[in-house]
Amino acid sequence: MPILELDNLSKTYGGTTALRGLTLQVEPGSVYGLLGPNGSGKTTTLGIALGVLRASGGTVRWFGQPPTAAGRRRIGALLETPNFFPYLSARQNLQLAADIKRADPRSVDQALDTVGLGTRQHDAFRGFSLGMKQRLALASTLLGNPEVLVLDEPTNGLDPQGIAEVRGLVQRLASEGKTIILASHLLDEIEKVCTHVAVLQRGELRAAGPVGNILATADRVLLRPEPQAAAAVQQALAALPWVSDVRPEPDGQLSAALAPGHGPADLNRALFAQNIALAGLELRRRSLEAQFLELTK
Ligand SMILES: Nc1ncnc2c1ncn2[C@@H]1O[C@H](COP(=O)(O)OP(=O)(O)OP(=O)(O)O)[C@@H](O)[C@H]1O
Repeated sequence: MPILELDNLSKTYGGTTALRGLTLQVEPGSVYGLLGPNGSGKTTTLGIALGVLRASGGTVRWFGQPPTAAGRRRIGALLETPNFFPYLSARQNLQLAADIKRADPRSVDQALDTVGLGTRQHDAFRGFSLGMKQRLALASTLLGNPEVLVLDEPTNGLDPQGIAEVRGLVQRLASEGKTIILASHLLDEIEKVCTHVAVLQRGELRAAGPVGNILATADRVLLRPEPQAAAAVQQALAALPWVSDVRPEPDGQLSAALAPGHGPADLNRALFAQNIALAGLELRRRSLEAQFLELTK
């Protein structure tokens, strides 16, 4: 049974149509990404799913039935940054949040441990880095040990270190069996943490399915042949069935597409087997970005 089913959801705000007939299902254990540029309707979708916004049409089902208060307690959500008290400690802030949610107070310890703030639990919130603040926000979604997490742009505004922390945490929670629904405008983020993706554009679903099916395109590699070997390299590439679309690049370099399942190491080996040593070989994933742009054009 799907965790979440959205059927033909629509939403208009006055004259603005934010969602048009959105249908999707989230299966248990998946990390489901809603991917789309700003304004594509991701926050609206999550808001309707969580019952904080009213749909103009369509239905929401959680755990196989229309939304109920009991079902809602099985979901932890982070739609906007919670207001933590700056002078209270991480632990005190979570205890307050647990009180408000009527979550089991024992889940505070577990949440602190899970997000890696156990050793900093008595420090005041105001001294925390942005990454730690966001991890505390994630901890608050874990109160009551929900089986589903709904996160809107969980890495927004973080520095690279904070982004890595939060992504690592999402992956760990998923590996522990939680179903995670996550909105992001970052292709790279969806690719790194999600198993499934729905691509939204101007409130419409453009594509949905396993990340590998939707976003996987041939990787491109950039090769630098030694000048005297340029022709031999071209010839060798032409003979490899899993190499296509060979193009000249500046400075005597070449780029080529590799079929799925083949990487730069395979290419290196294949050329070396023909006595060709490259002066340079680099993976380029521009094609993925291009595919996303194509989907949302
Ligand atoms: N309260 C509102 N009143 C009027 N229009 C709104 C409101 N909330 C959202 N919209 C409009 O609905 C559309 C979808 O917005 P939404 O916030 O769901 O997109 P999003 O993909 O989450 O983008 P972002 O990442 O920028 O929040 C946009 O055109 C937005 O301007």
